[in-house]
Amino acid sequence: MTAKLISGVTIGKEIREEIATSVLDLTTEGCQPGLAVILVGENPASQTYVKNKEKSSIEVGMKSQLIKLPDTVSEQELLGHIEELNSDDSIHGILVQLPLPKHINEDLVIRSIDPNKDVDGFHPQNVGKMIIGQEGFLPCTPYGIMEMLERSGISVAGKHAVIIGRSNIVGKPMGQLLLQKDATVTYCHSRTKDLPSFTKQADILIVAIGRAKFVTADFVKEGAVVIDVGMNRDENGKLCGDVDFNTVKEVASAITPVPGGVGPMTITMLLKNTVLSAETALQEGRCKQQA
Ligand SMILES: Nc1nc2c(c(=O)[nH]1)N[C@@H](CN(C=O)c1ccc(C(=O)N[C@@H](CCC(=O)O)C(=O)O)cc1)CN2
Repeated sequence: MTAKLISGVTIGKEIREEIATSVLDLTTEGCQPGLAVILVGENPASQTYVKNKEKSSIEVGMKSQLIKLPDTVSEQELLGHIEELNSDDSIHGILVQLPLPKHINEDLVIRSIDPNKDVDGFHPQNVGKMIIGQEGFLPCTPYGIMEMLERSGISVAGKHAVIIGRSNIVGKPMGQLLLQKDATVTYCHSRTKDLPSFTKQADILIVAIGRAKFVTADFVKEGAVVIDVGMNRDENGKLCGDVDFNTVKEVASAITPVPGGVGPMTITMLLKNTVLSAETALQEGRCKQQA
């Protein structure tokens, strides 16, 4: 069997076209969506992601603001920038690129973002809403994966979804979103004993562990759907996922590639959240009118 490829580039493009239409409608109504991204330091991967976020937001017609700060910036100064963006009515989404330098308290920074502008969906208020199924911002990577599954015609209800990884931004929320769509969810992590005995039960396997090509064909049940959230460099410096794509594609029924899978969906859902935020701001009269 050779698996069907689930392309985040193709699905993302389709969603971005829908987003561009919404942005145009909002702009016509006097509320152009605005996204502000804060980048601290010179991490090359973060610089690439931020550049892509800026480019993508401009492409769909949004206002884009990038604040670049040195890695020596104080926590106080960073919080000052966030406070300013919180009260700027032309900005509907605020994102602080992670990871942050060690001297800055990441939790404090996330909590200082207005939950109504937290388009990353990391603020505890949005995390709580997600868990009880209330409307709020969903974290972009798991949200993007749910969209990929839905738009690929893969139903989740009644399926056994196994997640490898328990981070706050991918693994944990991924399980919640799958549970809400009636999947049976198993979490695996670095202390899980006999990992393949769990992963081989998965109808849907989500891999987010940060280890290059870790999941090989012998971890995967015939016909499973495999979603690779990893972003690593292989022995030749080439970008690769947590899944050994070439062997696993022979066993799975559908698989996401790296690059071109989950990554582009993360940015797409960020744009989607920014549109949702601007729509709410317009309804609530919190949008700055264009000149
Ligand atoms: N504030 C946030 N920080 C981080 C997040 C996040 O969602 N919010 N997630 C990751 C990084 N990330 C987004 O910020 C991200 C990672 C990868 C991609 C992506 O499109 N990858 C491409 C390959 C890019 C390359 O060539 O290097 C792909 O998979 O095709 C987008 C976003 C951590 N930080």
